[in-house]
Order: sequence, then structure tokens, then C-alpha cells
Amino acid sequence: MAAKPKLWYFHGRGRMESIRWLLAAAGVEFEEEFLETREQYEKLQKDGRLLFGQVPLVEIDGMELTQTRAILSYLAAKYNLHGKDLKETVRIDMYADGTLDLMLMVALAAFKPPEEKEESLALAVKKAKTRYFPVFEKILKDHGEDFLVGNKFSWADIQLLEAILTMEELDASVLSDFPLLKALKARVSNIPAVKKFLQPGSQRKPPTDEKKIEEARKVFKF
Ligand SMILES: N[C@@H](CCC(=O)N[C@@H](CS)C(=O)NCC(=O)O)C(=O)O
Repeated sequence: MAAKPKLWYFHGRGRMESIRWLLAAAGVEFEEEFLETREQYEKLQKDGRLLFGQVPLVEIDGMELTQTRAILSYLAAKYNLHGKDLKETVRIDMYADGTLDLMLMVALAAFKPPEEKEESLALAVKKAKTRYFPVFEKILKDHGEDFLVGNKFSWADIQLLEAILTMEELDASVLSDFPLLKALKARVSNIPAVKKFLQPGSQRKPPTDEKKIEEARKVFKF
């Protein structure tokens, strides 16, 4: 049996959380190595395991992969969460990339000073409501299908569910004007592998707290 994919990152959501989501939704078990000290991170660098000196790092299929979007794209293709052809795949990539941009705003806000952090999170919620969610609501309305692309569960749906849940942590009513996104959220949350990941005790990470942020600062010298 092939070894489980192994993930190296700090013990928080950050850029790795979407990778955890994608693996979990594909029903793939994975191992995690948490970077808690600068030494661990420097060892990965010294050993030449980080292409550009950065994590996320994912070991899979005899490869050591970095660059979040490339990793996600590989996993989506490998686990049949991309489209049936290039045209569907590029739409899935576009939708997922948009959602990743939104998620990065939230991830980066965690590292800002308290006043700026509140402002950045409020801006992310605003962008969710005015830029990203209206687009996805319209896509669902226009084609009338159950999922974003090809009437089939894909990486774009997983990425969107992660974004919806993250935004709801910041503003519980964020979906009030988006009935089709509410329905999509319920539908995707009920897919057995996703349902399992949503249960307490899974490898899903909670919102990154001050302790984890301090840990990450020490590791990456932010
Ligand atoms: N484009 C890269 C950016 C990765 C990145 O910035 N990683 C951070 C941790 S979240 C890091 O390793 N920072 C250390 C550094 O850049 O020296 C990706 O999307 O994976």
C-alpha cells in the first residue's frame, strides 16, 4: 500500500488548510509534521526539501511538493476532483483560485496587529459578500445544477465550502442573501468524507489563535 501523503506546516490553518480539506474530501488519510521550532524549519531548508525555502511542503507519490496552488491542482487531478475535460478544469481552477484569494486575506489578517487585524477581517467579509459569493450564487442560479461545475462534486465546491465556513465564523449571517450557497453548503457538508472532516477530532484546524501565531512567528521569523 502506498505511504500516506505527509504534510509539513505549522500547527494552524494558514495555506495548508485547503490542502487538508482537499485530501479529506477525497477520503485520503494523511500524516502531519508540525513545525514548532525554527530548527525544524531550517533543517528542511538545509536538506534542500523546500524549493523556494517555503512551506506548505507535501510529500506524495515519491515527490516533495511546494507551492499551494500547484499542490491543490495535483491533488484535484489525482483524486478526480477536477473536470471531465480541459474546459471544465479551467473553470474549476478559476473558481477555486478566486476562493483561495479570499481565504488568503483571512489567513494573512491573523498576523496583523489587533486594530489592523479587525479591519482586514471586516474587509474579507465585505469582499465575500460583494465580490465572491455573488459570483458563485449566480453560477448556481444560471445553470441550475447541484455543484459549481459539470453537475459533479469538485475541488471548486470544497474550496467554496471551506470559505463559507470560515466567513461564517466571522459573520454568522454572511449567507443571508445567498440561498443557493446555503443549499450548496448543506449538500457538500453531507458528502460522507466531508461530513467526517467536519466532526470534532478530525485533522481540520480551528481558527488560528494567538499561541499558534506566536509559534509561526518564531518558526518563520515574520
Ligand atoms: N506561494 C507560496 C507561498 C508560501 C509561503 O509564503 N509560505 C510561508 C508560510 S505560510 C513561508 O514559508 N514563509 C517563510 C518565508 O517565506 O521565508 C505558496 O502558496 O505555497
